[in-house]
Amino acid sequence: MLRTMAFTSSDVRAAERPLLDRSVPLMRMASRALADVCRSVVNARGSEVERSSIVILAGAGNNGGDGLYAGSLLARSGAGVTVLAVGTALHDAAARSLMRAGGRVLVVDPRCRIPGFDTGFDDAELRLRLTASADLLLHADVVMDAMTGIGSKGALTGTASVMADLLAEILHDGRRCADGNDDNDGNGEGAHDRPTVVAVDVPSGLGVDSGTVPGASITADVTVTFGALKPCLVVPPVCYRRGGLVVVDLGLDLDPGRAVVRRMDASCASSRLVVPGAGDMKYSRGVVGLITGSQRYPGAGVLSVSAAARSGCGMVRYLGPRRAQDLVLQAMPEVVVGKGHVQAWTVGCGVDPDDHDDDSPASAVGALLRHYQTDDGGSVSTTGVEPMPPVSMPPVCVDAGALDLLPDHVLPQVVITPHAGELARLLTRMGHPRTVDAVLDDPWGNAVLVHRITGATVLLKGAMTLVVGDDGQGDGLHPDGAHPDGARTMVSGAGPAWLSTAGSGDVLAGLIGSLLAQWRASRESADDATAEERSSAGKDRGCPAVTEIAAAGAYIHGLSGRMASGCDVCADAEPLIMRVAPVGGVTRDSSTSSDRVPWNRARSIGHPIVASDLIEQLQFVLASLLRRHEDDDARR
Ligand SMILES: NC(=O)C1=CN([C@@H]2O[C@H](COP(=O)(O)OP(=O)(O)OC[C@H]3O[C@@H](n4cnc5c(N)ncnc54)[C@H](OP(=O)(O)O)[C@@H]3O)[C@@H](O)[C@H]2O)[C@@H](O)CC1
Ligand SMILES: Nc1ncnc2c1ncn2[C@@H]1O[C@H](COP(=O)(O)OP(=O)(O)O)[C@@H](O)[C@H]1O
Ligand SMILES: [K+]
Repeated sequence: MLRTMAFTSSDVRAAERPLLDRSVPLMRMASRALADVCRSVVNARGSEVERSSIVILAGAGNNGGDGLYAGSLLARSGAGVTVLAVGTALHDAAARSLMRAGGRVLVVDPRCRIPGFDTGFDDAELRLRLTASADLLLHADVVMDAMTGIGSKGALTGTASVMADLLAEILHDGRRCADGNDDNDGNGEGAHDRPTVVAVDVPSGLGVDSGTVPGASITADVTVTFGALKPCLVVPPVCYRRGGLVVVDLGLDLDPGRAVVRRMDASCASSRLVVPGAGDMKYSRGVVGLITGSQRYPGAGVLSVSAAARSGCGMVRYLGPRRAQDLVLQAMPEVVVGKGHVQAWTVGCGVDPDDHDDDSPASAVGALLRHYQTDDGGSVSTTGVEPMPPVSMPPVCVDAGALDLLPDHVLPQVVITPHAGELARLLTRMGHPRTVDAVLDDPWGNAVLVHRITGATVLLKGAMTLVVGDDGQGDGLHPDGAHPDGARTMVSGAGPAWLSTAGSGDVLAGLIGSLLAQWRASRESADDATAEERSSAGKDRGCPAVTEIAAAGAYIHGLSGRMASGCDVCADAEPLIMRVAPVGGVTRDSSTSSDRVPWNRARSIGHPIVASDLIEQLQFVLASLLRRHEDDDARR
């Protein structure tokens, strides 16, 4: 749970309460883990704690308290520790502990009231102190950001905001430019010509529960979060600013049903794969139908079909235009061209929505999607098409050109796969005008909005891909209450930036269609699936499996990108779990090797790829996930 589930600030606070009532020293425990990470960061920089310089940006709340207690432990280990007090006070007991250990305090906020320190200084003095702060930040090994945590309200204000901007400038320019000297370590890397930023609980200045960036904020190299993941650490755009993740297990008793966001991981993705048995045949393994490609973009047909065929289904049926058919058959002679029964669809890749000819792919897609149209209450609309019970409709992955043909309200087994530009266009068409930048500023909020107004399962592509779908159990609310009747949000950030290459989305759409067909076929043929179970799998509300399968598709796609490019830099690496007892030492999860710890900067940047390379890798990625399946089965 600590690795995959994110909880709102209020749920984390509520879970802390009983422990605090029992006098469990949560802040001391948190700060021990934090100090341990800082020591490792210093060592990873090739330095020693005794010779290191640690600067702590400390606010007036408990987040500042965590930083101060950690600073106190580091000062006792011999580090030079300076606290820049950026708020109206400092956590009293923690500040005294720090000073007893030999740490120094520089008050930077003129409003700050700390016994024994100058306050209320004038602008000239403030400028001097800011210059001194800049110098300290510039030459620090580690900057600990302890300005605001889960008590953060809106955009950073006052000195905290000034400090965030100052640090951003220093990180951007590096020590070399700021000093005019070349501090490069001579090995050609220059990796340590700037401090390593360790965020305490969450990077300051960010929307903790929304994942948005309202103003000046901190960008961290490592975030050490306490008790549980918070939404901002896993949803974009904030997740791009938190660096490597460490989750400190404080023993909080959190209800998994209240997780607002879940990270897709290997274990969950592998559990969504279907393994054929002796009684299976091609039809029972899942047949996916594709209406993709066009006279103008036949390649999208080839890519989507090849990806579908390589993703484990029993058969692929192709219904694209003539020119694309020939190319598809050349690339994949296994494909069957023409109509027939399918258990899932992929439509839209390379389809021109404005091609209104009767036999055009757009016309076929439009006619198909009308079968999924519902009224707002979830009943299938019968206007102009033959009525079909919702449960009998196979899932459909709606990509690219087909997004323009999406009815206003559809069944939840409709998975739409827009990128930010397509989502903005869709929202604008539906009467909620958005620019692409507005979507990129709040991808989660906008994905939830599209899910709410269309009823579709929404997969919003990006470095961190978001999937918002109906949960059917009322868990997993977006914290702004935009979807009070229950939505599930999953994220997957397994792929490197090399993945953003033309045709990559076509591969994803084909892959998702294939996974959906296999799931649907397995539900149809499962001996133990009662009629009731079967109907609940496709009920007008409640398709948690569809959400998970779409997210598993994004995860598999991401891993294929990683394998094809040889790059392991991606938006979402596995967090490191640290366990800390009320008394005693800090332990790290034994499964994490030292080259995978989040503060290790050695990463392989890999090389460019084309979308076809992803298809070649699919079988190897699926093989590794299926091995995991086998291992999990053996454990059960
Ligand atoms: N509970 C526990 O047992 C445990 C809690 N733990 C830790 O406590 C943290 C929560 O502490 P918290 O509740 O004191 O809030 P916190 O994040 O320090 O923020 C409040 C301060 O920030 C300031 N501030 C706010 N917004 C601002 C803005 N926009 N711009 C500028 N300033 C702003 C605000 O100023 P004020 O509004 O009062 O002027 C106030 O000074 C949590 O994240 C974790 O680290 C761990 O030790 C584990 C055990
Ligand atoms: N910076 C990035 N890092 C990792 N993956 C990315 C990044 N940007 C985009 N992607 C992924 O690349 C794919 C691009 O899809 P899409 O834009 O639909 O391409 P196309 O339309 O050319 O097929 C998506 O799966 C998306 O999640
Ligand atoms: K912080």
